[in-house]
Amino acid sequence: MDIHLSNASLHWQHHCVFSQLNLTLPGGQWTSILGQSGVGKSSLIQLLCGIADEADVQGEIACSDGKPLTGRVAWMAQDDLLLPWLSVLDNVLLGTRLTQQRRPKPEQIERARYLLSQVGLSERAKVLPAQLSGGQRQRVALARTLFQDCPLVCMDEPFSALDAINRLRLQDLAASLLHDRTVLMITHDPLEALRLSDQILVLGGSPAKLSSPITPPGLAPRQVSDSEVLRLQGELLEMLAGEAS
Ligand SMILES: Nc1ncnc2c1ncn2[C@@H]1O[C@H](COP(=O)(O)OP(=O)(O)OP(=O)(O)O)[C@@H](O)[C@H]1O
Repeated sequence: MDIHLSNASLHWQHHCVFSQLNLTLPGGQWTSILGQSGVGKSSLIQLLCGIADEADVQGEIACSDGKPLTGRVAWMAQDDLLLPWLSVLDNVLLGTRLTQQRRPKPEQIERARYLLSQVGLSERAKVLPAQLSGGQRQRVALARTLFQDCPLVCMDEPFSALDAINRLRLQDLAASLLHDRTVLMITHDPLEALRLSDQILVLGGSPAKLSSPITPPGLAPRQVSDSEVLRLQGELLEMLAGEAS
C-alpha cells in the first residue's frame, strides 16, 4: 500500500517546522529520513502517525487502498517501551490486551510465539524484560511491532541504543522480517539508512524541506564494505555537513 503525504505543514506554537511538504512512501518499500538534530524528523513521523497532538498540523494523507491511515501504524522507538511487569510473551501480545476485553486467543498466542522464534527468543518467552540484554529487549520490541501487522511501520531511531555489532545484527533481522512491509525509519546514521532502505531522503533547512530521494542499488541488508554503499555514505555525510554549516 502506497502512502502519500501532501502539502503538510507543522507548527509548534509559532515555530514553523515545515510547510508545503510532500512525501510518498512506496508500498512494500523501506524509506529512511536523515537530517540534523532538531530539523523536524520526529515531528514529521508524529504527523503521519496522527500523534502530534499539541502541534498545529495541516496536510492530507492518502493511502492507495482508499482507507484512512489512522489506527494502521505500528511504532518502534529507540527505547524498547516494554512493560516491566509483563513477560516477554505478554509484551508481544500487548496489542491484543489493549484492544480486546478477553484474554488472547490461542492462535494469537501461537503467532506471538512464532515471532519470538523468528527473533531468536523462544526460550525467553516467560521471563520479564529486566532479565534480558538491551539487544534482546529490542528484538522483543521488533516482534511486538511485527505482531501488530499494520500496513505502515514507523521506526524512530530503533537501533541507536545498541552497540555496533548488535546494531548490525538487528538491522539484518529487521531487513529480513520487514522486507515486504512499508517502513518509514528515522535515523542519524547514513550507513544504517544505506544498508536497509529502498529510498533515503534528507530533511534540511528551516522551514525544512526534503531532498530528492537517494536509491541505493541492490537488496537490503547491504554489506557495510560495499563500495557503492561507502560512496553514498560519503555523499550523505557531505549533505548533512552542508546542512549543519
Ligand atoms: N512537543 C513539542 N513542543 C514544542 N516544540 C517542539 C515539540 N517537539 C518538537 N519541538 C520542536 O520542533 C523542532 C523539531 O523537533 P523534532 O523533534 O521533530 O526534530 P528531530 O529532527 O527529530 O530532532 P532529533 O534528531 O534531535 O530527535 C525543534 O525545534 C523542537 O524544539
